[in-house]
Amino acid sequence: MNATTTSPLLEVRDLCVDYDVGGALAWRRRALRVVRGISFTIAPGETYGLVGESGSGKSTTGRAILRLADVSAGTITFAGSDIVGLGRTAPLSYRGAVQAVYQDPVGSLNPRHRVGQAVTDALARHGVTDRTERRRRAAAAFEQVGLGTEHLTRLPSELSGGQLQRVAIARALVLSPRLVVCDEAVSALDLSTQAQILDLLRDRQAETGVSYLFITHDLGVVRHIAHQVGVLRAGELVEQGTTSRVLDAPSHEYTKKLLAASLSPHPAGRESRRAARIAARGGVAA
Ligand SMILES: Nc1ncnc2c1ncn2[C@@H]1O[C@H](COP(=O)(O)OP(=O)(O)OP(=O)(O)O)[C@@H](O)[C@H]1O
Repeated sequence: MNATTTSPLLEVRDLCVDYDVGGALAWRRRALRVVRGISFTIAPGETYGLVGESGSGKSTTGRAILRLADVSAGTITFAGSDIVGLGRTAPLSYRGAVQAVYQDPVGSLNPRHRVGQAVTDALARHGVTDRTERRRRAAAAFEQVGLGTEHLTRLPSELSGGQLQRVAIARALVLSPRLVVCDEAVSALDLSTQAQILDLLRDRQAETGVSYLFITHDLGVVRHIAHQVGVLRAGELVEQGTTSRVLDAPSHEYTKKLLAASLSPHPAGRESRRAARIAARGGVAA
């Protein structure tokens, strides 16, 4: 995918987002700028990975694009149209075209509703009035994310974390979005389930041309899925470019630091090596 030859689907220019902090007392309140003039584009069918450590402003950027956070300065253009001027009451067409998948699918599912209803409700909200049609499209969406239709009538508590994330993806994709903001969408999953979900997202992209803004702190995930990567530090994009360029030949010190941290032994890795040492000693912890 060559972003230079295609008009961008999403164009973010000099975006700034402030939060009001300081509580209820007027004299304590002030604006805290957490996104500081960032610019990037996402082409149709492309995945842009937004990485950075905790608190760097990744989710806030996603929320601004989803029109869930107010934009303090800068522009966001989607398919050639300004969306900042829409305020937080973006029209239904925009809310259908730009979907989100979050880290915790359980939080967005009603524990008392069958999971298929999450998908049929999304279709109903977006104007699909015919019940049979909603059911047909929900079943097709489940199949597209690798869930048999028997799962439609399950409760959230009857599904695994990976299956629940597939439901969340089905709910997002059933509306045929042009962009999906995936905010730490695989972070809560074990490694093999992560790989399956990433493959699923890539397959759906190859088939439909959907774009992803993939927000993650995990550089391994970004390498697997993103065409372009932007590195956020304290609300500023310090480096961006193709995934191979940024990850294999980083130019900014902060990117090098992130890469070094991602290569250092993971605490879980240290734990499993410790368990192996204990097992080798006959199962007695030192
Ligand atoms: N509603 C809010 N009000 C005030 N400050 C906020 C609000 N939401 C986030 N922040 C602050 O904005 C900064 C950026 O937060 P954000 O969640 O965008 O970062 P992030 O990079 O996504 O972090 P993480 O990876 O931990 O989710 C942080 O300092 C955070 O404390």
